[in-house]
Amino acid sequence: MSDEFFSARDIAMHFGGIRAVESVSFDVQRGEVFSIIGPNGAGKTTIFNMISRIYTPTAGTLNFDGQDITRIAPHRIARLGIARTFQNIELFTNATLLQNLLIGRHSHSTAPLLSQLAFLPSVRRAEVDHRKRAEEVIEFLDLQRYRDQLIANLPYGVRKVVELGRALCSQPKLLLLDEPSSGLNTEETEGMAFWIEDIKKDLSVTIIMVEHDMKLVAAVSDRVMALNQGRILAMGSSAEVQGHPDVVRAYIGGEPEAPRVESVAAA
Ligand SMILES: Nc1ncnc2c1ncn2[C@@H]1O[C@H](COP(=O)(O)OP(=O)(O)OP(=O)(O)O)[C@@H](O)[C@H]1O
Repeated sequence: MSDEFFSARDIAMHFGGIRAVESVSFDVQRGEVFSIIGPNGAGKTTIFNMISRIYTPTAGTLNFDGQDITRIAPHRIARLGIARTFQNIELFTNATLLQNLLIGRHSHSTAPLLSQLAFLPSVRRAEVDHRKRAEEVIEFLDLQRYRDQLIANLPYGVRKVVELGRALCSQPKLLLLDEPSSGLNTEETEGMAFWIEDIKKDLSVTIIMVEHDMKLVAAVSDRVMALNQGRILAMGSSAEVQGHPDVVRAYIGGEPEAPRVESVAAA
């Protein structure tokens, strides 16, 4: 079986005259962490929005796990095994952590509405499975002590981990992480690096990450793609990409050494 798990071929996204993404192609192998970096407005979020089918590409194709997903209905994305976190946390603040995970898990439910209403045995079984999965995720992410607390009462750093948990409850094969470090301090960002490593290694989930924090990118990424103005500037290891002259120029509009990274151990 080919290890080409996800591929984007010549994808483009135009909004009127704005060419947000133009002729971008990349492959993601099963089990890797693939990061997308670039200055503001580079087209990173637009690529995520195409993969999660919020946008339909103006041109090009997207393939996932042997299937063309370029034009499939957005609600089928979760069932195919793609989950996403958002830059600005999207949790129900007046519900508990557990309730948020159970809601997240429902995107996976395939039972027709009528049988859900009738609460048939098959649906009951699915409910039991949902709850079991949510409890496993809570344990995996070490969130037990917050299980029954309202999201509104949790620190921001914990909410970011819950957002990760909400995505994991749908048992994704591919996880899209949109700026997992945004709003986190240095220590919390290091914690996030460990969770990403654990998700990759222990759950065998493939990850595509959009991230500005180059320390986090360097710590967890197998490969990195740098974009600017909707086009690919460089692709390779984190060190190769951050040292690429075009990437340096795009970040600081001139010479030496941006984006700078100190090495962070995350394993
Ligand atoms: N729905 C839209 N309508 C019009 N223009 C858009 C739309 N979405 C994105 N754009 C434009 O596309 C370009 C790329 O935006 P995008 O949000 O993908 O960049 P980004 O790399 O994610 O930036 P940031 O790091 O600031 O989040 C920008 O010029 C943006 O203004």
